[in-house]
Amino acid sequence: MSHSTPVDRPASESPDAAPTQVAGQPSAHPSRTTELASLKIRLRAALRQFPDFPSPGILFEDILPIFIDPTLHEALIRSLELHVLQSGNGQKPDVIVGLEARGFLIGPSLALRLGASFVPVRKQGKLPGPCETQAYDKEYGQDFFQMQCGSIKPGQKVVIVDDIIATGGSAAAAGELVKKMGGSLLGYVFILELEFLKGRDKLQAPVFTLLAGQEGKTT
Ligand SMILES: O=P(O)(O)OC[C@H]1O[C@H](OP(=O)(O)OP(=O)(O)O)[C@H](O)[C@@H]1O
Ligand SMILES: Nc1ncnc2[nH]cnc12
Ligand SMILES: [Mg+2]
Repeated sequence: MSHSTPVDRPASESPDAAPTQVAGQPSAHPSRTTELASLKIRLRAALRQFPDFPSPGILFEDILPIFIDPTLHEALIRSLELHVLQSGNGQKPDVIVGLEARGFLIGPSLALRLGASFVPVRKQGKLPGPCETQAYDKEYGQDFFQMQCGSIKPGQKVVIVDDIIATGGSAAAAGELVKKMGGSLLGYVFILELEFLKGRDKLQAPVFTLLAGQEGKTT
């Protein structure tokens, strides 16, 4: 099949009726849990999959249709906001860190909702001034991430957001940069987790994902 043709997700890959509970976190407020569960069903239905993009063997998960529909876009940001509000033992983040590029689609809106700063992690060579740099591997390649020195103050509480966690390489590198800045990492938030790649095992802070996918895949 051409990589320009999206495929339907089988019903067996729709395990999202209940929120993913992170061990050690308090249980959710019941009405928020119900709201989150119904939002997740709508978000799941919007995702599209493209086989062999950007390279053979990769089943690409396209999150962009969410942003075409303003009601879904709103539902996404509300879902992430609800999660952050009901987790972290009552600690609200001072800073939301978003990863270039798709993390920029959600990070600033979430930061505004939470009354937090937004700070970008960018790919090497895009940020002016002194930067910290971290190399990383991802599902389909290698890259370098950077943050501007001083963009997080020592001790500030940070949540890292991105669209997808695959191998966890990108998120782990962002976590290293936050650590180099002296930030205190409360956790990670993703729309979708490719569980078969076990990316969360690379991360040193609690991980929340709205949706899980590609459970049957092994390579
Ligand atoms: O868990 P990993 O294996 O590190 O992969 C996940 C990352 O890969 C994609 O980013 P990518 O840099 O490919 O594209 P983007 O610039 O469109 O965000 C995705 O948006 C995540 O950031
Ligand atoms: N399978 C995938 N689909 C979309 N983005 C990704 N980033 C890493 N792996 C991905
Ligand atoms: Mg990305």
